[in-house]
Amino acid sequence: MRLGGRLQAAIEILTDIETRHRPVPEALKDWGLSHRFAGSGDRGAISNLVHDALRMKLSHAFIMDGGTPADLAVATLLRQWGISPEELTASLEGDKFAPEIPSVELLSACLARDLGQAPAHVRADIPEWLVASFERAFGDDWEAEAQAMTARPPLDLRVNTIVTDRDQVLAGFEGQGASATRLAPNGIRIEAGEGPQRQIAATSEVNFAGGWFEVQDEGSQLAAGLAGAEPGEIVLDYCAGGGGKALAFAAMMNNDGRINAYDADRRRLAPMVERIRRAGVEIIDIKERPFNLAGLEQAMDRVLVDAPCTGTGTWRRRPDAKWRISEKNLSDRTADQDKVLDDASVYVRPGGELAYVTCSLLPEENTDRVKAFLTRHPEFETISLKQRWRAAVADPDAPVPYADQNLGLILSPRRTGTDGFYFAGFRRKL
Ligand SMILES: C[S@@+](CC[C@H](N)C(=O)[O-])C[C@H]1O[C@@H](n2cnc3c(N)ncnc32)[C@H](O)[C@@H]1O
Repeated sequence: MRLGGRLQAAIEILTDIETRHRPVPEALKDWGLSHRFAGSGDRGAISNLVHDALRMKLSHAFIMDGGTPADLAVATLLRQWGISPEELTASLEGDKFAPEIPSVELLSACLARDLGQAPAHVRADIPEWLVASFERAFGDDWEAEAQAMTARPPLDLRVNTIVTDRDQVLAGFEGQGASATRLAPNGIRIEAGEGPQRQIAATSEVNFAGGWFEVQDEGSQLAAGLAGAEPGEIVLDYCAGGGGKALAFAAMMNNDGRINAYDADRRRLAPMVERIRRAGVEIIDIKERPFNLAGLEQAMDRVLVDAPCTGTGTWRRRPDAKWRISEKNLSDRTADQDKVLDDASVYVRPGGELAYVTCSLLPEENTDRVKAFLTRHPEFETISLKQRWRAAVADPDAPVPYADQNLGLILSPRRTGTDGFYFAGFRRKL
């Protein structure tokens, strides 16, 4: 396919997403099924166009003076892919699959529009009602933090130190732009490509099948590292889902100790069975039902609450979620977070630790929840984060990314080059 056909496809998919409120992966998959002639390069380029357009939806609409799918897709090529109005017009000329686009003069006038005149939330490309939360989280830096969420994310891998080491995994990716992560001690990063370039399919590698690595954002790796599981401990991962952090714990514990992996939605636990096998992990015990946790009360050295949240920290990967989040959604999640913290805290032994993690940047889900928990549970106190940060990161000079009021830590694309994550740690008083 030429650029015109790809542009037209992106417009159709963006229309589908907008009019039928479809999740992006489903809309892309449906388009692929009904256009089987499109090769993998075309699909990758179209997917990039759709995701990029959604990442900067508000500022594109301002620049184009209109927010139709066609406006967004054209603005993406001009503003994110670096194609000039002249180049775009020339490359669509004579292409019968290309959509009609505005004239070079009109497109140039759009590009000349001053984004500085736009409202702050438009410049930042976030929903207006979330500006106050971002300001609370990041003070004067809030706009730059929000803008950093509009970039393409890298592909991060966590090396499974149970079976190999980082140098060996890096050698397997030679010539593919892989490098060691700056902060996570066992991470590998492959930067996102530009324009139509596709991200490599790391999970198709033989070394993936051999359990050498997992796909896991560096922020998620750091969150597991901050929780600080050690060999020989007895641990509970109370919101284990597919097991990303439980598997990271198993490697940190060097396959020594016990990890109880529970999730209120037992179907989410299923993928962990294959992941455990592949990684050579022997210490994860999947707990499918609440009654499987009976007898573990006040017996855990460490409990992890990787809480259900709005996922605002992952907007780079799921940009449509940015435009779907609602106030009701946020208040539902904060209620879930209080409940899950209360329920999970029961399992922490005296002197043991409770780690609270979200992939959200909103103080409502982070520092507010920590304060509320400490009020409800005077038997817990917060842990010192400076030492924990130093122990968890590979770079000794990395500044400690304190959250607002110094309650917990906030990782973000701008601060740490990772997805957005929040971490707080508590200890049950003796
Ligand atoms: C952020 S995800 C966990 C991701 C997982 N830890 C990982 O690293 O791959 C949050 C999980 O919390 C679970 N959850 C939601 N409410 C819960 C509750 N009340 N008790 C336990 N788990 C809950 C959800 O089913 C979901 O799988």
